Amino acid sequence: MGFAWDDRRLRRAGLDYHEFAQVHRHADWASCRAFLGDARVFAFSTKGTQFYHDVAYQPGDALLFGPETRGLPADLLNSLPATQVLRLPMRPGQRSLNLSNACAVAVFEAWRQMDYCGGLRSPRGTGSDGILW
Ligand SMILES: C[S@@+](CC[C@H](N)C(=O)[O-])C[C@H]1O[C@@H](n2cnc3c(N)ncnc32)[C@H](O)[C@@H]1O
Repeated sequence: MGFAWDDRRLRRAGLDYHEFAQVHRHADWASCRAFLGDARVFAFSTKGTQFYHDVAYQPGDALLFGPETRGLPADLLNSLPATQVLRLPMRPGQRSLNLSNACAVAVFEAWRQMDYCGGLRSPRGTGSDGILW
């Protein structure tokens, strides 16, 4: 994960949102990949050659991010098709976003493409339950 995995720190990072997340911890990438089954894996890396917003995301896709200090290892990146190693645009001279910002940008793009499935409708929405499906 790239950060300390103890109850106190995990609780603080999740604040009031723990009940909405399912967290699975794997011993290594191989066991995580096996757990994901047939899911397409998109790795986010400054070394990616494809922009993240040019991908058509599908339900079940997995988005993979590297640790704050060193990013994802080269052997893992090389094991994926180049079309599944994605880059977020950066301004000239700036290396990378921090991990939480990179995750937020990527997840919101995938969610946007799914019409914010499961999210609240806009204030102009007319749904009776206020939920998009
Ligand atoms: C602080 S960055 C790691 C920086 C590391 N020195 C590198 O070059 O990959 C933490 C993680 O956020 C994601 N990330 C940050 N900026 C990114 C970008 N411009 N394109 C793709 N992924 C990015 C990647 O998953 C990265 O491993």
